Amino acid sequence: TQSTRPQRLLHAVQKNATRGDPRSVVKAIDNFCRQKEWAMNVGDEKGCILDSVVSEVNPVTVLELGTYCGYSTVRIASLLPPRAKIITLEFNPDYAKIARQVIAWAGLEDKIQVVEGPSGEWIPKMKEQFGVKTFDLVFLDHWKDRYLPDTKLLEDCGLLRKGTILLADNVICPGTPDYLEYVRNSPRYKSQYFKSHLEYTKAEDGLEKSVFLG
Ligand SMILES: COCc1ccccc1-c1cc(O)c2[nH]cnc(=O)c2c1
Ligand SMILES: [Mg+2]
Repeated sequence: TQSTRPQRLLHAVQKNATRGDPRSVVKAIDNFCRQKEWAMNVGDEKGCILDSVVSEVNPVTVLELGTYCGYSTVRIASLLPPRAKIITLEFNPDYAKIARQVIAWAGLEDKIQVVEGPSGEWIPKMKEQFGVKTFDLVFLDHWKDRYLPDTKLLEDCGLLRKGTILLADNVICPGTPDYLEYVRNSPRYKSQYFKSHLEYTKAEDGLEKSVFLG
């Protein structure tokens, strides 16, 4: 039976990356996507912007919306202090299965909790299920039509605090116009655009960094 792209990406990690070395996992995925098959990881160019935001925020509790194969999950977790944790939500069970194996190869299972299911259903359960008070950093990288409703849900569930950073991928390509309009015009956010390129291509894309003002 034919393998899937996420399965081929996982095999590239297991072949080319060193167990327990997160940066070698990130490099192996980027090489696979540049040399073999494009895949929708945040990639190295936007990934460096992600790294700088993570290092600046030094978050203890991170929420990632959209795990895919775990590339950005591993990238973020490799920069976190010892007790810090990431909860990453993935709707697609096949993606979640691959992501768990990529995360295990990187040796980061203790920092990362992969949760399967719709973000709209899981966000209201964060406090009771995972003992989360508020998130220090939210990385939005799931589905463009869910960025705005999930952001409003995070607000309504009291999961954002004064200073929480929202970092959103793909605000240009595929594009999240309603989300951009909201965070750029709402008095409750201070927003900043980081121009970059769609992973592994020359097309424009970028990350939007928004601080929740409370
Ligand atoms: C399935 O579309 C793939 C694609 C095709 C063309 C342009 C962009 C994208 C793209 C790029 C990304 O970084 C993405 N990140 C998260 N969820 C996405 O759906 C997503 C889509
Ligand atoms: Mg993306």
